[in-house]
Amino acid sequence: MFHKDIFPPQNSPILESSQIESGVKRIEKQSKESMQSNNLDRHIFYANTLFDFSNQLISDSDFDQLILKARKTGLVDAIAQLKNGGILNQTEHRKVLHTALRAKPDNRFPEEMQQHIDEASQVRVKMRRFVDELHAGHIKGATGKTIKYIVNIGVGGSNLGSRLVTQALARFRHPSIAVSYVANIDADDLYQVLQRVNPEETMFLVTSKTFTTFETMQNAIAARGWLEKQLNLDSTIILQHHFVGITAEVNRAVAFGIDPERTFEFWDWVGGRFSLWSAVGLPIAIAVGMDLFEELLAGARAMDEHFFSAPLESNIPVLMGLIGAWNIEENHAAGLSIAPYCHGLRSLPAYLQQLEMESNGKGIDIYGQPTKTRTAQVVFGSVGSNGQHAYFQMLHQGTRQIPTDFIAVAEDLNIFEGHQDQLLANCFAQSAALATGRIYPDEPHKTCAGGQRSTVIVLPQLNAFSVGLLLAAYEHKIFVQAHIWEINAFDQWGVELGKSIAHDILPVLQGHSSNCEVDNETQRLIKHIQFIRENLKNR
Ligand SMILES: O=P(O)(O)OC[C@H]1O[C@](O)(CO)[C@@H](O)[C@@H]1O
Repeated sequence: MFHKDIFPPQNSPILESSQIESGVKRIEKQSKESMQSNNLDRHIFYANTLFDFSNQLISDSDFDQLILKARKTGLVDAIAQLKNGGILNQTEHRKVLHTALRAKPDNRFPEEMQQHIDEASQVRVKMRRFVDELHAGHIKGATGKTIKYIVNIGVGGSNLGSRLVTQALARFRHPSIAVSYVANIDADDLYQVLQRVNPEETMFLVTSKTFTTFETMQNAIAARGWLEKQLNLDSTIILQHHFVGITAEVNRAVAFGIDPERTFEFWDWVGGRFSLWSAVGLPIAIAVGMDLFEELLAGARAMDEHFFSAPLESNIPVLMGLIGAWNIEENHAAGLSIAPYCHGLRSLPAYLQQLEMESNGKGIDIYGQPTKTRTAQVVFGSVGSNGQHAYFQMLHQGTRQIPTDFIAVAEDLNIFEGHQDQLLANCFAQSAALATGRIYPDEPHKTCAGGQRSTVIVLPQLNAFSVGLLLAAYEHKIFVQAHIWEINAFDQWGVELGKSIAHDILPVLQGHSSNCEVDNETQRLIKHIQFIRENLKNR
């Protein structure tokens, strides 16, 4: 249990008097820090997007140290390796090439990389044809009716990115196609979506890199069964007319019964949580058109170009990564709050949760040793200003350092007057209040210590380009942090253990097996379910 030994918890629930004193000191220190660091202008303006790190309250000397340290770790070479598609996923012996998905085919890359760029662009040609046909009303269901409803079935990276972008670009939506998402194995998710669609006019996109993920396969089978029943047709016809596969395992999709012409491929060199730029983005393209999907890629590409070429000191993802790691290592950040002050970006916290925590939630380094420092933190958050009325109190007066990323949009998107200015005023006010705080000498309960760090990102508009740029910045931030922590950001072995235990438990719950080899606590939970079900049956 090296984590426990190396990282003792900072705050005990029961406060001793010495701890209360240290709490007072902490508030004093935080206030002093926030005063001293006030007016530290540290911002980068790139592609009309502002990344303002001033409220990270980082002194010049700390900043210089971070850059020096990053240079010493060979970050510049690591970035070049990412650019050229090195085998950075060591445990799975895979190249990491999500940037190839948005690189221009005419860019000059090493030959192997160029091949992948070409493969990706060919799939985009197929996507465009499909999207255009769908928009023109030429794609029909088994009964001859035009497809109008698209339901993406997929989970994790096969859901979060495309769902987020579809929401963000909602105002550019094609008028006659509705795109919905189903992820959860809880059938309620699928059921609620099915309430809103007409079976004859519905097409399911089964999005799964592996085409084995149990949530997705179970939902796909349920959707197929629902259509069979609703349309009174057999599964072969249903699958041919109403199903599309998006996967790195085309053979599995075809074996499931999906028409090979209706399968869209991506590859093992695309990590699930980095895949929205591939065919996984098909629901986005269907929702807003292929031209805007290409714009999304252009935004990400602009960030790639910046990341690959800007000096470390003024490199946006590098600073996001280094400052974030500094907060974790030196400032004992207990979490990272994501606060998009923009309804269209309401799913950004969930998306970044997977991106950061599944990538860098690791305690073993690439040499098989325990990491030398803490790694990823808890990522959470909610759309602003809602979050102000939920968890922000703790940021202002709690006992933990929890930095926040504020994301705002300059353009007034609101159809009702006055809303956008309120939104921006609140966003900027929160960042300022967290940084500077306010001391009430006679009313300590009102005192906000300040010294809570934040970054403010301002997009010029909520459009495909700026969303692409933003998400790529976070992807590269993750890469920077993984590099300095010496961890593999591109595998997720931890997720496997729970899956395999669930696999053992399932037959017992289904009544196909009388027991399974699990610990006593879990046995008790299984028995509890059996007991309750038995009782309900006998009522
Ligand atoms: O696309 P797939 O293979 O269905 O996987 C879905 C998700 O499951 C995970 O493998 C593990 O949760 C994610 O990395 C991935 O995005």
